[in-house]
Amino acid sequence: MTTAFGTGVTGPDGHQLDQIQLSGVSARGYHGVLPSERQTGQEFRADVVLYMDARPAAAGDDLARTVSYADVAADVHDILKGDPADLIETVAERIAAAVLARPQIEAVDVRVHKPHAPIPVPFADVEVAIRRDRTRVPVVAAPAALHGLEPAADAVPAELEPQDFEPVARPVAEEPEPFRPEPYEPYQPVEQSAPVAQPAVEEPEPLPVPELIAPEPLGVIPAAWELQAEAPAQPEQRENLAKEPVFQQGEQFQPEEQFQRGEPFQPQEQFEPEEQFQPQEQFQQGEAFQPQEQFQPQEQFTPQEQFTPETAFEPVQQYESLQGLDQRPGIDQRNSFDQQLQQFEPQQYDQAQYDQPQQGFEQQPFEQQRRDAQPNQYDQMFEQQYDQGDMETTRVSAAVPDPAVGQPEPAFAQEQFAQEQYPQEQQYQAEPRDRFDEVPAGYVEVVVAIGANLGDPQATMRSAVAELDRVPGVQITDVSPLARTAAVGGPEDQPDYLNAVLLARTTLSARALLQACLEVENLHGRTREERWGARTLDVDLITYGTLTDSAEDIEIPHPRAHERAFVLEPWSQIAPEAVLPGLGGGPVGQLAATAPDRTGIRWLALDWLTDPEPEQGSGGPTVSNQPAVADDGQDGRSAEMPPALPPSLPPSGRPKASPGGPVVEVPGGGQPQAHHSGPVDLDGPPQQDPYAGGTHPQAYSSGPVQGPGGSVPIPHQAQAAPVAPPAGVPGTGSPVPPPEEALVPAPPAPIAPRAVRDTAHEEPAHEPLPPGSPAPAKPVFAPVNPSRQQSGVFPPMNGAPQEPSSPVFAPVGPPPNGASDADRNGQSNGHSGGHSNGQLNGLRDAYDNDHTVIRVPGYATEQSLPPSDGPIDSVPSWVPVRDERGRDA
Ligand SMILES: Nc1ncnc2c1ncn2[C@@H]1O[C@H](COP(=O)(O)OP(=O)(O)OP(=O)(O)O)[C@@H](O)[C@H]1O
Ligand SMILES: Nc1nc2c(c(=O)[nH]1)N=C(CO)CN2
Repeated sequence: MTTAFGTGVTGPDGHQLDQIQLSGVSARGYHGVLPSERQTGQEFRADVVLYMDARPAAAGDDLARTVSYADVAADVHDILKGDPADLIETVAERIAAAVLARPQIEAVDVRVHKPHAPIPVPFADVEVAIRRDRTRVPVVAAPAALHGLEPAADAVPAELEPQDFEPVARPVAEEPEPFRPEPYEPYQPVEQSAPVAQPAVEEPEPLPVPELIAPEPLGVIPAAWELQAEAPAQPEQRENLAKEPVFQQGEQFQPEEQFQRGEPFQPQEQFEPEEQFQPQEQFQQGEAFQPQEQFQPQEQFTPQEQFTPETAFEPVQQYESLQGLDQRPGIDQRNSFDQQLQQFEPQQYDQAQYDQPQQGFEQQPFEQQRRDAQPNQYDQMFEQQYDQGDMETTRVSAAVPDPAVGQPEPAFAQEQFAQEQYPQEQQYQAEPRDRFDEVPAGYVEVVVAIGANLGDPQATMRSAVAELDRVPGVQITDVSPLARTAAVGGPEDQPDYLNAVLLARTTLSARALLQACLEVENLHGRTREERWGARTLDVDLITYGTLTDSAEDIEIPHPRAHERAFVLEPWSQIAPEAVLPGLGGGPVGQLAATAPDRTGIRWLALDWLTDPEPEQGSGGPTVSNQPAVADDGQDGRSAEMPPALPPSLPPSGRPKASPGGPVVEVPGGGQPQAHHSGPVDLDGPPQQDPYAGGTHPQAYSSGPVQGPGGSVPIPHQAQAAPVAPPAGVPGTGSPVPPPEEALVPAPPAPIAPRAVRDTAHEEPAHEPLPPGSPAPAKPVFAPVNPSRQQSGVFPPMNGAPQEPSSPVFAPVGPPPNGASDADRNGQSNGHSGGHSNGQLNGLRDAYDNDHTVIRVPGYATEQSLPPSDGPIDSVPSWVPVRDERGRDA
């Protein structure tokens, strides 16, 4: 019998019972069979329908005669986030038990959703729905601590642990038949209904009763309904239950018994044990699955063959020609590489091509991966790395001062990098170790996430964008808005992160690309002391085409991308239709909207690449290759890293660089720099190339960003003198031009979006940075993803700023309970705050005044606030979080 969720239940008096419906209770839970699910957790949601007679309570207006839905919600929440279970069935059962512990409740429907279940195809949700009542009682115990009343007499005792479970025995006669299949009628040949006899050959043989002998070494495995007298099913038993037939050795097959037990109908014809069902033999002899024979890698995928002159891309020749180009003075080598790359027909990465198992790396069916339930190699690697107390840093290169905080930037070792990536003799002859080494025939679209919360995160990330784009064979095609996000995982009291996502295309193999990402991390002094610790720069490879695979050193897609709003939200801003492949994947917008850390996203800023170079403070920049050290007793940040963002605060401690308040200098012809939703032209030649005459061999610069206002340079970090690349970082030794010289000095145009001006001059209460602090960068904040906005908010301006035609988001209100930001963080951020603007909450500071900050569509406060007719508020859209780290409080 199937029961539709929420459909009526008849009460003892024959009438339909009343209902209390509770839906969408959610929590981060750790249920699941995969180690990563147990470790990282994910969102679970539950809906509950309580069936009861509401009249007694209503008659007396008496809460005691009903149940408090708040108590039920608390129970559900506790169960969702409580003891991990393998199955959401178990979670649902626990909820049912908790509800039925209340004697007023006659029946309950429970639905448990696991919207980010590790399912390797796009999907919207997975759920289980159960109905339990006083006769069909739950089969697991309710948790010990309930928020409601005393357990009902016939409920499973709350003190039972799940492992003590014995399904509640009830006489079979009392139990409604769960499944009554039609009596099996063997096929009757036509002659029974037709007078004309059919030829004998067409008559079916009488079906013998098969004598199924359980294959060795199966033991006796009780069916679920037999468990009441048995010990609880242990995990391995459950696994066997799922995998193997439930036959006792030597037992004769009794189809009738099966039907009585409600087993799925198994027609006799299916069982021809001698011929068709010999699982042991099949698996032992490997006849059914012999990938070595079936797949001939030379035919399936032969890199050498793919790179024929007819194909779009000829890497070796390409490289040679680049070598020549490289020697010509005045030619931007990286640009020439990528310019030529653009001529090639895109050859999208095709997962299907790789889904053919190839010699050397066997395909493991997803189900088998699940059953193995081994921590994946990536997780194991982490555990190995971080479980060691005296863990060495895993940097492959020597420490490099972080140019983002003012140290000389090492020359990016382009040539040597290219040689390492493209050794001419070996690149295409070497047998790839696995598919991560496969070099694509054309470019593959990839997604890269960057983040930082030490040093000067914004400047570092700007550098990183340019550096990644400079990697031969990598071309950045779009850059997301910059998100300020609460740190997820790792030590408490980390500074907030800045995060962004880059879309790129590459002709590198996945492994080579990841290596390049790690090199860029290393250029910025990345160290690894503890898992998810604060870092100067993190560069993660999120996707590589549609590749889904893992190896010891690499996993694609990034195994935690699907649950990270700090990746998904910026990504969805520039690619709203994007779909994350792989386990737990799906449409990034949807994933972002339900990601557990979504409330940790404070705001998004648009022009973070294009705003002027941060000035360096008189005290000079600081370098920190160490994680934040709580030397001030406040937020765990070293006093010498003022640009790092304190945890859970709106940007603070960043005085206006311009005394004019929110006037934003926008290079590139005076256009306001709305988010460049189109491709980022990081390759194109500067408009005025100071090295055009060949005076500088590496005048590639970080290139301009093509924005609505024209080319805007991505500033590079200033440096006083070229330095040799660090050991382990490939380099040419060539001097790197002073980046500011390589950039087009665009006339600054004082532009401030109307919305900024409306609010920014009001009580710019903030305290100046301590003497010697570097001046902050001044990102221009503008609407997130123009496609999501109502039009006209930040139109291009010629001359006078235009009024926004319509509001985008309502002002952000004060936090609940009047709690100040500092209150919530248990610290003071060193500014007095305090604004008289009624919309504001006293948390604005200079940063706020400088930037228009928008809220993230779909996040908490937007949903709870009505649209406003006013301009965009300049208050950051940080929102109260369940706790400050994006986790459930
Ligand atoms: N897709 C990937 N992106 C980035 N690193 C990866 C990827 N797959 C494997 N790795 C490896 O993971 C290792 C650990 O990476 P890192 O220390 O940056 O982790 P993290 O950023 O702190 O945590 P997380 O992986 O959860 O983002 C790196 O050495 C890298 O080689
Ligand atoms: N907000 C935020 N939290 C994180 C981040 C990050 O980039 N942003 N990266 C991590 C490890 O990659 C761990 N936690």
